[in-house]
Amino acid sequence: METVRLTTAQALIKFLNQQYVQIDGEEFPFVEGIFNIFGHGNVLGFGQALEQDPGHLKIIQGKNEQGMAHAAIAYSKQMLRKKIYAITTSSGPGSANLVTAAGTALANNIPVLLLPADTYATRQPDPVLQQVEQEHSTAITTNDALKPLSRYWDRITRPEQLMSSLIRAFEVMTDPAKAGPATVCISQDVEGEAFDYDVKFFEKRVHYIDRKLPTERELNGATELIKASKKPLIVVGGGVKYSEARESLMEFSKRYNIPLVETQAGKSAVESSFVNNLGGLGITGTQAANKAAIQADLIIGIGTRFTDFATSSKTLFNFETTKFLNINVSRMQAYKLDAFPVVADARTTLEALIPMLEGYTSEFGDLITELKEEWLIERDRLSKVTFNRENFDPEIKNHFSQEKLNEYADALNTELAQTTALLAINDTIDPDSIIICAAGSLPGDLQRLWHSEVPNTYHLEYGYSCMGYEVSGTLGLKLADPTKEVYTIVGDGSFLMLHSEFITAIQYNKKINVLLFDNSGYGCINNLQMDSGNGSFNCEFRTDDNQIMNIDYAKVAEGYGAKAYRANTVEELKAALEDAKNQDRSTLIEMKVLPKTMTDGYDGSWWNLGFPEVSNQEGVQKTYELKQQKLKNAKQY
Ligand SMILES: Cc1ncc(C[n+]2csc(CCOP(=O)(O)OP(=O)(O)O)c2C)c(N)n1
Ligand SMILES: O=C1C[C@@H](O)[C@H](O)[C@@H](O)C1=O
Ligand SMILES: [Mg+2]
Repeated sequence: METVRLTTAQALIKFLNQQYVQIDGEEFPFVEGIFNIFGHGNVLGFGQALEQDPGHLKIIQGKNEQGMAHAAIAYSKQMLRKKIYAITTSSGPGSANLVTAAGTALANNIPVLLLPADTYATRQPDPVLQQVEQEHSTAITTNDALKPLSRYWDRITRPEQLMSSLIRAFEVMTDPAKAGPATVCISQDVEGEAFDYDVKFFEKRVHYIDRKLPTERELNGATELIKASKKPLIVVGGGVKYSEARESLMEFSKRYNIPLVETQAGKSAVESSFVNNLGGLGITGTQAANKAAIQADLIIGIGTRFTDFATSSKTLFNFETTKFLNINVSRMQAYKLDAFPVVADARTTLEALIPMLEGYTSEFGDLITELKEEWLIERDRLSKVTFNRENFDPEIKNHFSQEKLNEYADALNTELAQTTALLAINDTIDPDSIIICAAGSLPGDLQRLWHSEVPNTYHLEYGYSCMGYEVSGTLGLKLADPTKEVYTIVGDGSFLMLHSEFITAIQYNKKINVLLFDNSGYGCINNLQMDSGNGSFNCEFRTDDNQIMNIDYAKVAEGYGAKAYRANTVEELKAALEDAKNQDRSTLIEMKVLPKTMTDGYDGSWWNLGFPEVSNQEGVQKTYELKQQKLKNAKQY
């Protein structure tokens, strides 16, 4: 057997360079690069291996392990899971910082390779700096915290274990039904230990991402269900994007007059202006989509996980009569809601179904166009919301008095409404720009209001809805599509939570644009608590003496080296957006927006939450009673 003597870290880097994927006949390297923050746990093993021979891997120095992993996740999601970045971290706190990011990748089914350093395999120097000790087991390390959040997890304590471990990791990451984070922890002493590796291990390896075909039985069952339905409705999930099923979906929808509605992950699979696209569904859905859902007698879920946000906590549909047909590569997802499951690739299934439905047409008739037109009027209204100091009626009603809204207008020196600002942005930035968001009130506004006219330009992480993904993820977008303008749409709370990779973007001259909506508080949570009958408790950003905080984020961005703007009117905002397009460096536009000016829920929007059963507040009791009412018609599982 021909062998080559390498350290474990050198072998790993050599292997990463040889992994390819083949999709629809096209072949390319799977691992684009590696993010790193070096500490004593990885600088010697990984650091040496990367310095000696990185191969084609791009090497990016991150600023926060969670942040750089979020950048890698956004990269992979934007690349439709066809390419990844790996992440190397030190042990202890460096790897603990990956926990949140692993959860984000897992919830969203995004492949990413996490390579945290681990404790010494020999245990000779134990306990080392940053090693935690448990009395009942010496085998537990910080990295065990990543187990429940990884789709594949392994610990390497001997150099030769690397071979079988990496093959498993890549098999998992390149399987459309299982794709998610693979975590391979490597003992820090083992990173530098040598082994005579079989050269075959380093030969070019192609992972074939094949399209799983539906069976005849599945196609016949699906055809029967659709033909028996008067008002079928398509729920477009993220799987539609990953399957690149846009054209077949539009053909299917148009030919049989079946409306489609979008989940956060599915939005921009098909452009918003498509005649049958009724927009976002569920808790943060449009009036049009939710009205269609209430009437539908068959829900065709394509590549969707049917989260609570899509189904309004399983209250949106008429579960007594409505049937479900799920097309999904994952059996687990296809089984949901007692659906007829078609466990197959979305595009292939739609292509097969189109000819089988010849002669069919839904009974939606002109209703689709009518619903769409009605919604566009509402959207237009929301683009023109203007504040006044006497009798302003915000979207989120009966929370803050006029006096309190005036206090915000004075403290933040603004009269700008969130929906007005958001739609001005939608009108001004180039349609092929990519936007990203994850948490707060903005995901709801975006799902309802944002018009995406170029496919795959709307990037929402709403599986984990992890604050801090927004700015970090924007760097991932720029790495995925360097020719496009990329914009993060982020609340002040999320910006404060984590924006370390803003500096990485500036450092590597990857231009990103941060659009910061500052309402001085955790706005959506404040809405939630007040909607549920509570007071405004600890969600506004106020000082000890009750003053609304006014933070100069533009100055912070300037300090980092970004071009910064302050825009508190639509005119200032549009001017800043135009100027930002002409900049070579990263930008931040700070907008002070009034609280309570985000969108509210429409028909069919209800969220099952932990409303208290006992309370001395009348409003709280009412929301609990409403929950009992709602659950009477909800599907129980
Ligand atoms: C890491 C993380 N921690 C906590 C939450 C819960 N959470 C969701 S939205 C939110 C507040 C967001 O505030 P901001 O970004 O200012 O947006 P706004 O709602 O004000 O528009 C919080 C705390 C979360 N989603 N992610
Ligand atoms: O708790 C939450 C409430 C949602 O409105 C928000 O978008 C999300 O980020 C969240 O975590
Ligand atoms: Mg806020």
